[in-house]
Amino acid sequence: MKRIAVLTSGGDAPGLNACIRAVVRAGHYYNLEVIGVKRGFKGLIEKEFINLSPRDVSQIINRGGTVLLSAREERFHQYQYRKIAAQNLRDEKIDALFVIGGNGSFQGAYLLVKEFGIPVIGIPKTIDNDTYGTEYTIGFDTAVNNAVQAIDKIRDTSMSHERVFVIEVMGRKSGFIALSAGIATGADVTLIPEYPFPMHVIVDSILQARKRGKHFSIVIVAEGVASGKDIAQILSEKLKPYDFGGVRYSVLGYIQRGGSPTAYDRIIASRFGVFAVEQFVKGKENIMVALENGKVVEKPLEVSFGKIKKPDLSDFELNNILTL
Ligand SMILES: Nc1ncnc2c1ncn2[C@@H]1O[C@H](COP(=O)(O)OP(=O)(O)OP(=O)(O)O)[C@@H](O)[C@H]1O
Ligand SMILES: O=P(O)(O)OC[C@H]1O[C@](O)(CO)[C@@H](O)[C@@H]1O
Ligand SMILES: [Mg+2]
Repeated sequence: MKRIAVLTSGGDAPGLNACIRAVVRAGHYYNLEVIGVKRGFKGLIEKEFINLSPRDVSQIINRGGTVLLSAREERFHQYQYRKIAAQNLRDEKIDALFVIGGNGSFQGAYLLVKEFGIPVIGIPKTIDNDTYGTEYTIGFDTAVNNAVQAIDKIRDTSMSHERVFVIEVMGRKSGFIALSAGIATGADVTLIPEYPFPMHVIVDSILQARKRGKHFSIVIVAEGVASGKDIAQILSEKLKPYDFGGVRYSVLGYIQRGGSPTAYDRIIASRFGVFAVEQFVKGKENIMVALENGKVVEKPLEVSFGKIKKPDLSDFELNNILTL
């Protein structure tokens, strides 16, 4: 009987549990033994392996977070620790490692392939949706919905006090969450790292909106651009000469990453997990699962490295049309 191991690595993302469940159940369906590794690469180094039966993953499809726990493990950047991890996998007689991770985790996993010949299958997750080579990463839809719910609430108070609100959303180096949340909430300005524009344009947009009779403004900023606090401070200065209700800011932070996954995230996570196992059964290895033109496909793991996935420019321009 072949043995596969599964871990979750990097920031948690809603839908990880649905994906773990899919890998475990598909594994058993195809007569594989499934081992869970706790705490991502940390657990690989420290030998935190557990057996996972189909019943062990019941009641988790609807839960945020990850029952396997996750970690950012600095030691994995060092060859000596990756060597220990590879040896632990060999000792456990693991035939392939399933890494549910973001772009960083895939790079770490690829080193296990290159340096020690450990077969790896990557399943993309990250609320940031910034993994190159796939249209979608598990967790993004829930994160956007979480942001939208929060921004809708801020809109109420922003409108009542005729204020400018700067709302900082997650996205370490990317603007996917900001852009989607911006479109879904009708933000006046959305600042993302991929398509920067100068401060005077933001000030101008706010002033133009007031001239058109809109007396409150929502500015969404991806954390990868600047902090909401800094942007609010600058705007506060620049808008001083005008009789506005003031500028406030809110950092949405980790609430975006938590909570029950949306139906979309559960479905994609289930599809990705089953597809990944089926690829292994077919003899594929060192691949990542990806969504392309709405279909689940496989690609070489290294496709995701060194390239930046950018949101569609047309989505960015959409808001310029809609805020008229
Ligand atoms: N270049 C690398 N070499 C070795 N290991 C790496 C490398 N990059 C990342 N890792 C490992 O993967 C872990 C997770 O990476 P990272 O923090 O970038 O998150 P991620 O997988 O991109 O997910 P997310 O962006 O959703 O948080 C790191 O803590 C580290 O253990
Ligand atoms: O959990 P940590 O280490 O604070 O990392 C936060 C980062 O993780 C993410 O949530 C996912 O990559 C980013 O949006 C954010 O910048
Ligand atoms: Mg990442």
